[in-house]
Amino acid sequence: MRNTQTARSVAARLVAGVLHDRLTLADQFARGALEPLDPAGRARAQRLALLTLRRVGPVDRVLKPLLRKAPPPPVHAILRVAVAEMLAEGGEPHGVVSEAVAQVRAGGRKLEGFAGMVNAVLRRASETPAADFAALPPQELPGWLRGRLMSAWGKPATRAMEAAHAAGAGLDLTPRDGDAAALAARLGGVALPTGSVRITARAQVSDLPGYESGDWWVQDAAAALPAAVLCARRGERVLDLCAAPGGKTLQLAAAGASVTALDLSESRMNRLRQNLARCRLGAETVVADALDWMPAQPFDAVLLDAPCSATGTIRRHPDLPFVRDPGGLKEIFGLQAALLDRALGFLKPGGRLVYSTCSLLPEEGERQASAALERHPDLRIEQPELQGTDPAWISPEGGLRLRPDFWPDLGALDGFYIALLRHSG
Ligand SMILES: C[S@@+](CC[C@H](N)C(=O)[O-])C[C@H]1O[C@@H](n2cnc3c(N)ncnc32)[C@H](O)[C@@H]1O
Repeated sequence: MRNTQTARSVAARLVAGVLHDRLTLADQFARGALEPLDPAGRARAQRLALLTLRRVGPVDRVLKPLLRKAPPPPVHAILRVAVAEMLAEGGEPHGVVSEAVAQVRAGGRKLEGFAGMVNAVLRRASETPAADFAALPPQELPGWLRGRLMSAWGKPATRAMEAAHAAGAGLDLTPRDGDAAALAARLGGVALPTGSVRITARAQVSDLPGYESGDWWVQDAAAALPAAVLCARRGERVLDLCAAPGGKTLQLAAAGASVTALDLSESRMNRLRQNLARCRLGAETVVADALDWMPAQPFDAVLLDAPCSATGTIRRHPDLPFVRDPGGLKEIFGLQAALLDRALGFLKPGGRLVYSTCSLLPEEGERQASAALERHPDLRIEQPELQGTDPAWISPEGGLRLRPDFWPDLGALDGFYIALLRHSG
C-alpha cells in the first residue's frame, strides 16, 4: 500500500476504529496505531482524530446530502476527517482533497473505486461556508446518556454540556507549590479561580518549562478539587484509594501528608510511581483490591476516587460516547457503594473521607452520597469550602457538583462529583 502513513490517514483509521469498531483511542494507541509516525505526525493525527470525533454530527450533516449511500467505513472515515479539517480547522481544500483521494486509491481494490466519489463529494463539501458549519448544532450525546442527563439536569444544561464537549479542553496544570499565579506567568497561561493553571496555546507537555523538574503535573481543574476538598495537612496519614495514575496522590504528597496510594492495576501504579519520581514526591504504593485489603492502622483521611462511567471527561475523550453503552453501569454503581463502605472502615474515629467520581450521572454521585448516609446513621456530609467555586454548585445533600457547562467564559471544566463525609465521632 502507498501513502498510508500520514497523519491524515492515521487519523482516519483512528476515527474508523472508534466509530466502526468501537475501540477507544487509548486502546488503539496501546495497539501501536500511532507508531508509523514521527512525534509531530503523532500529535497531528491525534489532533485531527479528536477534532473529527467532536464534530461527527455536524460533519455528517454536510456529507449526508452529498452521499447516495454510506460508503465503506474506511472511506467514510477519510471523508469525515477531511470535512472536519477543511471546515473546522480551515484546512486548505486542494491539499486535503487530493490527499483524501490518494488515501482511497492506496486502499487496495476494495476502496480505490471510490476515489472519484471522494473527490467530487469533498469538493462540494469544501464550498460550505465555515460560519454555516460552525452554526450547526453540536454533536449530540448517544440516546442512553442524553436521556439520563436530560432528566438529571434538564434540556438547556444538556445542550450546553454538548457544546462544551464539542469545544474540547485546554491543558490544565496543578502547580506543586500551589502558586498558580507564578506558574501562569512563567508559562503564559491563565490562573484559574480554583488554583489550577490553564494553557490555551498548543503545547507539547514535555517541552513546557518545569516538566523535567516536576514543578507541575497535568490535571483537569475539576480533577484537582477532590484533594483540595480533603485539605490534607502536613504529617496526616492519608489513604488515596483507587489512586492511579496519581494526580491526587501528588497533591496529597505535595501538601506534606504521609500518603498511602492503593490501586488494583499494576501498570497504572507504575505510571503513578513515575509521576511521583518526576515530581520528587514520595508515597507508599500498594497494588491490591481495595475490597480485600486491610490497613495495619486506620487513617486520618481517605480519598476515594472511585471507578466510574467517566462521562465527565468527554471534553477530553470524545471517543467515549461512541464506544460505551449503559451495560455494566449497575455493576459499577454497586462497586462504588461497596468501595465507599469499605473506605469508611479505614478511618480513625472522627476521620474524614472524600468520595469523588468523574461522572455526570447522579447515580455515581449525589445518590451514592445520600445512600451512604442512609446506610451509616453516624455519617454526616460537610459542605466543602473552596476558593473559586460557586455556591450554586453545592447540591441539595451537600456535595459539590461540577459540570462541563460551568465556567463557560473560562473554557469549562470536566464533570465531577465530590462529597466530604465524616463519622460523627
Ligand atoms: C478514576 S480512576 C483513579 C484516578 C486517580 N485517582 C487519579 O487521580 O489519577 C479509578 C481507579 O480505580 C482503580 N480500581 C478499580 N477497582 C478497584 C479496586 N477494587 N481496588 C482498587 N482499585 C481499583 C482502577 O485501577 C483505576 O486506576
